[in-house]
Amino acid sequence: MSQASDNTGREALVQVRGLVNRFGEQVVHDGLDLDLYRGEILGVVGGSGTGKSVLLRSLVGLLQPAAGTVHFLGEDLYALYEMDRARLICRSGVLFQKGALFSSLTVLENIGVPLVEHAGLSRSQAESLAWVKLALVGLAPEAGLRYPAELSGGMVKRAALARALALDPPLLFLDEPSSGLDPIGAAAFDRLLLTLRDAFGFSVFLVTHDLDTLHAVCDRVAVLADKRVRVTGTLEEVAATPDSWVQDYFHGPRGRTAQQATQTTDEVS
Ligand SMILES: Nc1ncnc2c1ncn2[C@@H]1O[C@H](COP(=O)(O)OP(=O)(O)OP(=O)(O)O)[C@@H](O)[C@H]1O
Repeated sequence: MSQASDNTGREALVQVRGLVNRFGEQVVHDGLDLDLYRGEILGVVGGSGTGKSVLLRSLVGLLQPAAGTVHFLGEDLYALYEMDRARLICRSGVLFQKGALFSSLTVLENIGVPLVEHAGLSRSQAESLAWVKLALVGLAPEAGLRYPAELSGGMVKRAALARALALDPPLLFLDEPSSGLDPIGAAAFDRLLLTLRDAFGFSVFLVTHDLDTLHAVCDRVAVLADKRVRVTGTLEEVAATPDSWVQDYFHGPRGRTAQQATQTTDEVS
């Protein structure tokens, strides 16, 4: 099935309509609409508890919504049989907040898991390919032989990114990839993400609190509030929205610092 296009001709690889998510009495999303277009990096922001991670879980088949639809690469995700859904989701890579690497496996073995389980490669084929992915995310060969507990926070994120990219997915879902990293490590991760997106052209759904990341890598921003996506657009369009949360977020002291940092980088480059 083909993907949906909007009236500007952009192709939505993920299209969410009327999404409702609830836990018992608590309604987290109520009629949420969102598109993720081919090749873009979409930054998803919102106050704590507005449902950014829950949304990500709904998009990658881990949380069946109470109502609404998620079209994923042209397929109605939750109308599929579980096995077909799992097969479709394999065409995306997910990086969870803490990396979610298997602690008993080395980095190389971790990267090889999707290659063995979903692409049917032998262990030695998976290992050969895992070396390539390791280099792609800027990790030294010796890091491949280490266990997750022996890595720094930045290395864990890179290893998890390598695993998420193992099957060359057209879609990548990242939940706060720079959380827990120092500003230099976070900026390096941002640059890596941008370089890889430019090289491979995948689309990214990026949950973040990090204003520097928004300025550095995102083509569009979606703001979650009141159980929906309240506003989407380029950073400039969203920042100009006369909404009190948006104004505080983008034009408060941290927002101004991030903006100045981007302007300085642009002037230098
Ligand atoms: N499995 C669950 N069971 C019950 N409630 C849940 C579950 N998962 C999430 N929630 C609730 O859903 C709401 C949204 O959570 P979510 O983690 O998506 O927020 P968030 O926007 O990602 O927050 P933060 O920015 O702090 O990470 C919260 O109130 C949370 O307690």
